[in-house]
Amino acid sequence: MTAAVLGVIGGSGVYDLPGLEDVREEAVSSPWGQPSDALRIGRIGETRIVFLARHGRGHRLSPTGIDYRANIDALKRAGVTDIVSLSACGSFREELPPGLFVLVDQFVDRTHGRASSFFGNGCVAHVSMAHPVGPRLQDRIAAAAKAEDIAVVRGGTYVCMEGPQFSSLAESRAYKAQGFDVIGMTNMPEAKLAREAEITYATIAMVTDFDCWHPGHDAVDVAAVVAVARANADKAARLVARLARDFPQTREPCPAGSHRALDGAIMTAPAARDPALMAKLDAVAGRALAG
Ligand SMILES: CSC[C@H]1O[C@H](OP(=O)(O)O)[C@H](O)[C@@H]1O
Ligand SMILES: Nc1ncnc2[nH]cnc12
Repeated sequence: MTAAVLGVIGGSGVYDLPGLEDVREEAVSSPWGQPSDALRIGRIGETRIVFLARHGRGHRLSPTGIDYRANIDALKRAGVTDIVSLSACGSFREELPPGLFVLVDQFVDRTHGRASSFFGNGCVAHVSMAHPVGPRLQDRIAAAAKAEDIAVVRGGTYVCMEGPQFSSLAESRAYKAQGFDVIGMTNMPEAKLAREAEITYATIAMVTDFDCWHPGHDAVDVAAVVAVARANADKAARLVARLARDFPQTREPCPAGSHRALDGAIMTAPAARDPALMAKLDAVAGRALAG
């Protein structure tokens, strides 16, 4: 049985996790690069928590400049089994106004040029991304929200744009017409890499704005995002604290298969594998490669 460790990735406006106890900081080094910040390792109740500020403290890193592979690898090395991503986002729906939390279950990747896989020449793998969010983890987040009387909407599609500029009006209208629900700049390739690392992933998409499509609202700007993110911070911390207090001590199997995502996914024959890449995969693919 694997001990459950809850990872929390804090996005814009979330650079710390109030309520985290017995905290120690660890600057985990990764063969993939530089994680966004030192990990803050502690507990809430009996649950072990590892917090990482996605953009680093002081918001040093742009969505493009974040080393997502280093972040996921560092969390894996710290024993994280489940990740909750706290992410600011714009909304394409009237009924998803600023202040609301959306538990998205799908992602569309419109990023380009970001390193989006741990695998490649020398060790090829294809994991399923059909269901990128762990349904049981999402159930637990929804239950925690209910217990804390925090309104959430379950289900939705998060389109991840490259940024850092916000969308043009034409882009915003096109995303809305395509049926996407919310937009951000960070959850891809983060969710893909979590899946490759066999970490269960779920996002709490915190709506901060109506992007720029809404005739009754100003186009999004940083001041608007920060104001709503600040107002949301306490709610987000309460939600995570409740989730943590009610979290199981051992890892639950994920109905989407994230706990064994690499089973059958690695194509490259053992004799054809690149030893240098295999060494870098020691943490994220350790279970599958040992088996
Ligand atoms: C500050 S507005 C744009 C910025 O906010 C979101 O960040 P995160 O997902 O880390 O909360 C969005 O994706 C952009 O990176
Ligand atoms: N409208 C928006 N577009 C992209 N990323 C965002 N993060 C918060 N609001 C956003």
